[in-house]
Amino acid sequence: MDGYDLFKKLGVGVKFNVQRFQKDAELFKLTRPATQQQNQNEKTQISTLKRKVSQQRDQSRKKFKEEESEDSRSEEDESHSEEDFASNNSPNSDEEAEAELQLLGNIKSQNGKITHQPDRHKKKAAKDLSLEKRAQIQTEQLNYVKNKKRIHTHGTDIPRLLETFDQLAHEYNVHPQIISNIKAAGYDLPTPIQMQAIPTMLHRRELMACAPTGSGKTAAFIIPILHHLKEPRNQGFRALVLAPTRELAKQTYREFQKLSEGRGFRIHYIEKASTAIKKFGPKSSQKFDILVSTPNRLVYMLKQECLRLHSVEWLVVDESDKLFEEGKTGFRDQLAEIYKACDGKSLRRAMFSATFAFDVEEWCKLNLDNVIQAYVGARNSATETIQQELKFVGTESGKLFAIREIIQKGIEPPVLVFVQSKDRAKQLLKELIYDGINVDAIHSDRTQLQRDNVVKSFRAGKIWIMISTELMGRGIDFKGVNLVINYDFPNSAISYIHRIGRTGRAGRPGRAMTFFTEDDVVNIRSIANIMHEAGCPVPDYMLQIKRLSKKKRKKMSKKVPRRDCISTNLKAKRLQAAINEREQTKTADRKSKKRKSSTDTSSMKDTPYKKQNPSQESHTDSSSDMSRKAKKDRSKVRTKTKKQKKTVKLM
Ligand SMILES: Nc1ncnc2c1ncn2[C@@H]1O[C@H](COP(=O)(O)OP(=O)(O)OP(=O)(O)O)[C@@H](O)[C@H]1O
Repeated sequence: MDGYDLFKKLGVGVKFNVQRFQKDAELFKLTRPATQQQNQNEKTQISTLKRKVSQQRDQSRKKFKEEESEDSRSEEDESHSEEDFASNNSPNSDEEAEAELQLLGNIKSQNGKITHQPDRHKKKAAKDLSLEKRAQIQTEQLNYVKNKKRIHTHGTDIPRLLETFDQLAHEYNVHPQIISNIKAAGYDLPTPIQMQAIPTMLHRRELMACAPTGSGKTAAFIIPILHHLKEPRNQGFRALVLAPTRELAKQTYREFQKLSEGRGFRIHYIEKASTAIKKFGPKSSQKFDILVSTPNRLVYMLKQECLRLHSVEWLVVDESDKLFEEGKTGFRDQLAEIYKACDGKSLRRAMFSATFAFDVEEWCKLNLDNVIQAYVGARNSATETIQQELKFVGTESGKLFAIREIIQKGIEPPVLVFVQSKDRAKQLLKELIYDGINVDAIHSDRTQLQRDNVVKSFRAGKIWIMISTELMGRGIDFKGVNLVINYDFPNSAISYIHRIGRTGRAGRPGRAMTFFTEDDVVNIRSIANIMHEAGCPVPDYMLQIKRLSKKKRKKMSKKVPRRDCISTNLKAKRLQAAINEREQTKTADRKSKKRKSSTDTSSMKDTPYKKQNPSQESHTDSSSDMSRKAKKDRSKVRTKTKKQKKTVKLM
């Protein structure tokens, strides 16, 4: 029995004032265990403290033992070595350790002795400190989640992440019906973009968000909008969502309906401008809340002065990089008109897209109020759940052979096939329809009803293979698409990301195959890079191909390359060759005319009465004098295309 045990036995039944004799209480383990430790940092601090206290205790014990027994040398050595171990391994110096003890508010150092500190101020300071520490720990935890989910943000006062949908009720008082609709949709946990975008918009902050395809961006803006609108009102539209295609607008409209069920909001989608004029005109009852539309229809209605957007509180631009594009393919001018019309005081704006564009970012930084930028993953990258492949097919005719081979080996429908133009969609459909598979095509030449029916049948599994142009390239959510085939090589990396993003949605696995011919090799580098970054195997030579200049890439993204007709029929191929030849001559004509006019103007400037360059004259003559054979070919082509149109319509 050592002195320690003896002391314990002697002390049986004795009342001990723990508060007054704190130090002794600690020595004899009479104090309650350290306050509930909520985090790792506090634990480490307390363990340092304990180590220091145990050093003190060991020292006292040593002294006590020395007095009690002379045979305790070995024990002394042992405790000495323990002390050495403790002091050597302690991360802090003694002063630091004491300072820590002081900070923890229980003990204070006085002349090297540790004594009890009953001061109330010290307790408060300790409490404040622990709150501060807790906040710091929470921030660290959030940063950890952010890093793990690859969420990057820029801006000031960025709201905390939404880690569960239950937080919507506790922290934001979101209506229980909306939360139950979210659960009914099968959304158990927020996706990374929802984690950041939902709280940002719930705090009424303007936002620019970029996240991979199929990552739930639609619900990320719908949920906060539904919360802010609170209940239906007869004030006209209070939320406006813009999408580049009718199909996408309709899909967003359906998602709004799903998530707002039971809340009575009047949600609209402009199907036909003529009917919408009567419905939403200034003389109407204004009993509507949310509008989803394409920019063109909306601008048409604004020009007819039959729609008011003064009450709009939330303006969301989906596929923002597409809508910001200038020229024929984009909607920048239309967007400007719409912004002008949304002139309410409480207007807030949010931009969403899967791909990033510098000019959108610049615009947002300049025009949005204290904007928060939220990005998920690497910029302009493909969804990681998609297994991407490149397939060399040699020439155009090799593509038809390759797709037939894939089908024969067995496909798992639904399969989505992208081609570069509506003519090519028609040609491919004509080829595959006789192969005994359920196939159909969707493109801008088909009526809205036909387009809707094709999409419906594809969703229902009645169509196994859907051939499509870029029309279906963005935003469309076909849940179970197993395979995307890029029959025609996409004309930009952005187009590639969106096209293949029709598969592998909401965390599901998907597969994408891209055909390429010898002519496509020069443009392969950017796509090979995307594949490489996603961890898909790519031959080294593709990554080393010289990078095209930015100007060339931009030009390419707007130009559709000339390709041979999709046909096994030789006649049709010849016709296509004639078309190509005609187009080539036309372009040559146009270029020579341009050159001629520029030479004319420059020569006019220099010598006003100078004669025209004879070589140019002869060139113009020769180009205008086209061979009779070529003319014959052209007329043949025209009649053939008419026939083709008829057959497609019949189908
Ligand atoms: N929290 C969630 N949990 C599970 N699934 C979700 C969640 N949020 C959305 N989804 C589902 O994920 C799919 C993709 O969502 P959505 O269409 O909004 O993607 P997106 O990011 O807009 O894609 P894209 O860039 O192609 O337009 C949808 O089927 C949607 O129902």
